[in-house]
Amino acid sequence: MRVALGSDHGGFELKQEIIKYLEEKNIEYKDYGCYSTESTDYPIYAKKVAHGILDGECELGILVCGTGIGISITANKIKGIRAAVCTDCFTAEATRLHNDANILALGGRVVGPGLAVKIVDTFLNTPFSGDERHIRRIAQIETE
Ligand SMILES: O=C[C@H](O)[C@H](O)[C@H](O)COP(=O)(O)O
Repeated sequence: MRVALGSDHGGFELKQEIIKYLEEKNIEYKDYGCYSTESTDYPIYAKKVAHGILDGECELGILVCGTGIGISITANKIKGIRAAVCTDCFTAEATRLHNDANILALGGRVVGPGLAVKIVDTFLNTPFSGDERHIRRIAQIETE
């Protein structure tokens, strides 16, 4: 599995912690930026990661901004992206099982690195349940 990573300045430091975790676990990743704590705009990285997934470069993505909200709102505007802001492991597990979320969004100013890494671990290691009712509901997301 290859994981797409993206953050703005508010998520940069937490993204570095996530990179450490991925390297320890030998999980392949591609970092779409940003590459410093210099102020930048989260939509840039949300779009890059979303297209990295839709183009098949990566299977799942992790986006980090200050709250996880702006970056997830942007990603969710792109058809085929299901980005979930999670602040706990229960929702990280549920959003993979039920929503087949393909992006985890985290707030670098919200969750500490210890919890964030556990959320990432849960998200990456939980498969979609494949249940008929969830497939039906996910299909409904894409229609107006
Ligand atoms: O939803 C938006 C994100 O949390 C941004 O990371 C945040 O708005 C950046 O704020 P600032 O430019 O004040 O560092």
